[in-house]
Amino acid sequence: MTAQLLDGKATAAAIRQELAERVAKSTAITGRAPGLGTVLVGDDPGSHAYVGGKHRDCAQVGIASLRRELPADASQQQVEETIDELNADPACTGYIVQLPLPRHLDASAVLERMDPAKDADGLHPVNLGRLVLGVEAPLPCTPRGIVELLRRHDVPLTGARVCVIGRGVTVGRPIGLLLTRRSENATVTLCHTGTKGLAWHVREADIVVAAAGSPGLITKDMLRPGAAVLDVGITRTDRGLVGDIHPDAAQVAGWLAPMPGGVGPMTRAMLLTHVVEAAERNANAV
Ligand SMILES: Nc1nc2c(c(=O)[nH]1)N[C@@H](CN(C=O)c1ccc(C(=O)N[C@@H](CCC(=O)O)C(=O)O)cc1)CN2
Repeated sequence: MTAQLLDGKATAAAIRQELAERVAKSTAITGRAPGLGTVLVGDDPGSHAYVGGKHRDCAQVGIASLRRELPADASQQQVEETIDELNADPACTGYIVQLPLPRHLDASAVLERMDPAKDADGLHPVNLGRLVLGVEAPLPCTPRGIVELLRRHDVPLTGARVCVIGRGVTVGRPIGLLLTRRSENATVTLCHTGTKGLAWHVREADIVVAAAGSPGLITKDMLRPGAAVLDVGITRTDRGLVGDIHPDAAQVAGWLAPMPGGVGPMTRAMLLTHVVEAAERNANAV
């Protein structure tokens, strides 16, 4: 079997086209283009690359960019002042704080200081709480991108057994909440480094989401033939970027979202979607 491609790059490009039309409409109503703010602290090359990509996407769809960069030794107060400034800026429709923050900063306090209505990443505790309650709110971008990618490729979700590997707050924990909503109706097993018999859990699954950051962790012998397999792990090595899914998995999987080109571009497309949705809410209030 050769897996069908879950093509995040092409799907994200299609979403950007749809968003460009929606941006033109909301801009005509409000008289102002939506604006995405980014707060980037320090000089991690990966974070700089991700933030640069987000602003390139913005330019493509007509969203204005508000970039805030602080040095690696920025104080908690400096970061929080930047948050206060973006909360108050009417040109900023939504914004994100690029993670991870340098270790001396209290990331939870920074996220909590954001205006939940401007939280384009769905990572504010109020918005995560709304996800738990099933109330509408911006969702974390990677989990939403995964659901959108599966939907747009007609991968069945209802009744599917999903194995998620990784319990981080941006992917592992929220994806379980998202996929078990009535609208998706999947059954999710959340695995992590303390899970006994990982291979057994993975083999039970119709859909495998690997977000552990452990290169080549999931091999073909662990997979149920025909499973949909999504690689969310990114590890920088001297061989370049390596995902959590071993390349041999493509021989057994029914669908494969590779890294690069699978979930990553969808994460970016969902961020833009959140900004456009916030702009449309503003336009409706005019
Ligand atoms: N505030 C946030 N911080 C972080 C998030 C997040 O969603 N919000 N997620 C990651 C980083 N990230 C976005 O910020 C991100 C990571 C990877 C990609 C991506 O497109 N990856 C490419 C491969 C990488 C490359 O080519 O350099 C792909 O998969 O094709 C997009 C966004 C942690 N921080």
